[in-house]
Amino acid sequence: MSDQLRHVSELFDPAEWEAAPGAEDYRDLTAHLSRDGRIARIAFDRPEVRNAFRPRTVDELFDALERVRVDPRVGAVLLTGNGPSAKDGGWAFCSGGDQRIRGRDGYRYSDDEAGVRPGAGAGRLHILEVQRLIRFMPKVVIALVPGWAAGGGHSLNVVCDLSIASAEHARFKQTDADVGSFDAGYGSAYFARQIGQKAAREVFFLAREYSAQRAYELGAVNAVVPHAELERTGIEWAREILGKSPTAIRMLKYAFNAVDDGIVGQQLFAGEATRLAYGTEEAVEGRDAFLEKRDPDWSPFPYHY
Ligand SMILES: CC(C)(COP(=O)(O)OP(=O)(O)OC[C@H]1O[C@@H](n2cnc3c(N)ncnc32)[C@H](O)[C@@H]1OP(=O)(O)O)[C@@H](O)C(=O)NCCC(=O)NCCSC(=O)c1cc(O)c2ccccc2c1O
Repeated sequence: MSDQLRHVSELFDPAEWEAAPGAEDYRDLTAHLSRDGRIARIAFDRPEVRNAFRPRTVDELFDALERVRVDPRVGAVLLTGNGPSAKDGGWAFCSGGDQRIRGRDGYRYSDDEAGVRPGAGAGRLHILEVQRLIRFMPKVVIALVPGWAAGGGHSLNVVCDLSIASAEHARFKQTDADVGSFDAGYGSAYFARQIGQKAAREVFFLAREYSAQRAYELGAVNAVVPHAELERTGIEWAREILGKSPTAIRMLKYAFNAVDDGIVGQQLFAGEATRLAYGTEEAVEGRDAFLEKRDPDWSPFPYHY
């Protein structure tokens, strides 16, 4: 049995998964594909620090998500946290940036890494790049929250398309203002779009802990399920989504995004509209006329209304 299958998480079912390509190089994550290659499971794997991320974690997460983004077989992604912590039995989705390595210019690579990775001498805030990757990926990303979602981990839950929380262990807390940080993009402004201005301001300004049930009532998660059923439920939801038209899902995700994402949102939606247009006889006529050095004949194509 490979390292990626031996011990992953108490909730992980090895019968469902095989190691994803590239996963053997990850230290801070595990990454798997379902045996039919249609679902990805990507999990933070630093349970002893409540799955806090350091720059290396973020690099690995970006790599794992990018591989999934360009894999035409994958239609749904489960993002979760492995656990529990061997230290104290605590569960976490993700507790945000690792505060031990936060510098004055962002989160710092270790000295060893800084010596060998290009550009790694500077502090990083590139979890924001991961947020955009999740947001712009033409596939559904489901957060499975088995424990704490705090700080930047809270924001990752916000940016995922759907969220399912463990009834027993999921806890939410937006600690940014406690530690002198602020995710002023999706983590807060989009969160307010999700759950409403008053509630979002309360979550940030008071930074109180709230339960899975309260998250459900606020609209910050879609479902609360028994802890033992969290991953099973995530797989069921993913399978249901895989039963839908990939084009419809992609267009819907970009339609939901567009209203909050400005011209980038419009660009993504419009790019997919262009792809659909390329499939028409009308667009084929435009291309062929150019290649054949003649005027296009648009006469067969009506002005639809
Ligand atoms: C998450 C908690 C509420 C859990 O509390 P609990 O009591 O269950 O557990 P402990 O506190 O005892 O934690 C166990 C163990 O883990 C260590 N740990 C937990 N979280 C972190 C962390 N984020 N960094 C480092 N270490 C962590 C903890 O020290 C314990 O270790 P021991 O050695 O003592 O056993 C609670 O842990 C908690 O509040 N954690 C901190 C949450 C937090 O403030 N996160 C950072 C927010 S800022 C952020 O994430 C962020 C990152 C970015 O990259 C950004 C980029 C751009 C804009 C904004 C960004 C941003 O806001």
